[in-house]
Amino acid sequence: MAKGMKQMRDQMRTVDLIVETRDARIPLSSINMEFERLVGSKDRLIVYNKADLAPADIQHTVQEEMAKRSQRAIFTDTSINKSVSQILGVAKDIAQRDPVKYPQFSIMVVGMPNVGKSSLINALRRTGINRGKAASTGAKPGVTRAVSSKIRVLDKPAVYLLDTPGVMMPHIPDPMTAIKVALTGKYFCGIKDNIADESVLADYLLFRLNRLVDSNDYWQVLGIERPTDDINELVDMLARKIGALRHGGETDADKTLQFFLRTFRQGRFGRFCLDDLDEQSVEAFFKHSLLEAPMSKNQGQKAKRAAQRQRSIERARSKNLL
Ligand SMILES: Nc1nc2c(ncn2[C@@H]2O[C@H](COP(=O)(O)OP(=O)(O)OP(=O)(O)O)[C@@H](O)[C@H]2O)c(=O)[nH]1
Repeated sequence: MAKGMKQMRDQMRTVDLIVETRDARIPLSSINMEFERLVGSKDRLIVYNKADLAPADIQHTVQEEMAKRSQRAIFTDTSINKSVSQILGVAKDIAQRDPVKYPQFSIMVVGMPNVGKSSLINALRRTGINRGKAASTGAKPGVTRAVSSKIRVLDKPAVYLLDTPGVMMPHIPDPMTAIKVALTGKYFCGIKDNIADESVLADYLLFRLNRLVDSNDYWQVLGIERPTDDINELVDMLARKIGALRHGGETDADKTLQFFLRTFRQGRFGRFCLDDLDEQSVEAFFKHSLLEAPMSKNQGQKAKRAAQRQRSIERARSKNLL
């Protein structure tokens, strides 16, 4: 993980705008505190992708919360290029502000696995090229690419996109985040197997589904007889429904759980947000995260001086006591 982050930091130095891709279904749990440290004061745009799978009414709340922290967030759905042009707009604005500093402006997409980085790169390419000015890649070597791994996506100002995304492993400070990250992705990287166990994921998902006032029709989507808050009962009913049975009629729990999780990941239970976004929960999240975040250089020096002072006081006290 440290090696990956170091590689990404080196690459990030060479670009002007970081497009950090997160998952709209877990707007808080997809924040990577390690990356927060790494990104420093670099220009960054937060892109909540897979917006089509999350409730539309979370967007305003999330954008406001990010704005409070001086961060700009947009919501995209790369399958229909939704809001992708806004990313290019942000790049264009920054590049135009200082043409001397940015004779060639470059963008890098980063994010955790399966969040839609490659889809976003392709969507940016499509959007940029469709604007008509950008040359198609490969057609004019040396014109379409600033260096071998950069694709030109805007002409005036010249904006380039790194064609390979930076990959970061999810930041998993606690088991609940592990469950949410695993529920939204097909990879369980960096997450302990027992936490990412499908029965644990499914149990939590069922709990969330039953908590939603409007979404108790998950059982209708699955075609089972009734809602239930017992995962074993759900497995029994669903296994019969989908024919996930072993020889002798025993239910195939693994296959059934996988089906249940896949149905959720495909968005068939409706739009879903796994993070609680009421004011109190958001505040608690950031308070907890800040405790984890490292100190800035300034804060670090202050803390060092405070520690030295404390040591001197203690030394003086101990001498008096002698
Ligand atoms: N519903 C929905 N699915 C999306 C969206 N963007 C990407 N996907 C899907 O998410 C999956 C992962 O997309 P990728 O673009 O491969 O994600 P990635 O971050 O590059 O993945 P890695 O290569 O694993 O790091 C694919 O099945 C995409 O079709 C989106 O906006 N909405």
